[in-house]
Amino acid sequence: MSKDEDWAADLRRYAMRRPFLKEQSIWPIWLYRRGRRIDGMAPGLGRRLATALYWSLYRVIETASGITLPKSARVGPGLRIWHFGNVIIHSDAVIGANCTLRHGVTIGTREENGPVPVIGDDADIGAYAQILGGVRVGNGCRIGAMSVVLCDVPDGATAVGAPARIIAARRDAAAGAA
Ligand SMILES: CC(=O)SCCNC(=O)CCNC(=O)[C@H](O)C(C)(C)COP(=O)(O)OP(=O)(O)OC[C@H]1O[C@@H](n2cnc3c(N)ncnc32)[C@H](O)[C@@H]1OP(=O)(O)O
Ligand SMILES: N[C@@H](CO)C(=O)O
Repeated sequence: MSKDEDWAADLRRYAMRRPFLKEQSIWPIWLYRRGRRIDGMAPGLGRRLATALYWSLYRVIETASGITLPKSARVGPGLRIWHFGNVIIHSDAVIGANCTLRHGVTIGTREENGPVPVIGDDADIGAYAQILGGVRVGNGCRIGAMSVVLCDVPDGATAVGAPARIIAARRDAAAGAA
């Protein structure tokens, strides 16, 4: 198999020697990238065997890391997940390049079978933030710890609170009014 550039970018975000021994959050990211590549294989025995191995590892790694990252989600290169556990990413979620998640983050629906978030590039999402429904979190956004994001967050903005309010946009408006 050729080099996986997305995985290489993930590894760069971990920026340490032997990250597999130091941070279990890298295990589901590794499996996610492998799973995406398996889905791209030509149909046949090799793909069937690889898929069976993928699913065998999936529940083990999900349980050991506390991170649910299905291969059907779309995640750009350079994903970084800080710390352990309770990270749940919906199977239809979209996450851009170079995003940072922390423990406790949910990216999912507001109701069963509802729409799911689309997160842009370079998003920085604080611990236990919940991003729910068909919202768009723009490029370069920051989401505060424990926030519940139920609305779109414009590019570069910061959202905090439950439900989340946009504080960076408020500041821009205040600066313009001064
Ligand atoms: C082991 C570990 O360390 S794990 C690391 C865990 N850390 C995280 O997850 C970091 C997440 N970061 C945050 O939540 C930060 O507070 C940020 C990124 C939202 C801060 O953004 P800033 O633009 O610097 O905001 P600033 O600190 O100036 O606060 C602005 C307002 O937002 C409020 N605010 C900041 N963070 C939050 C939050 N998480 N939830 C609710 N309100 C918040 C502040 O109280 C302040 O309110 P006010 O204007 O009414 O006084
Ligand atoms: N550097 C870490 C703190 O442990 C983070 O950003 O979550």
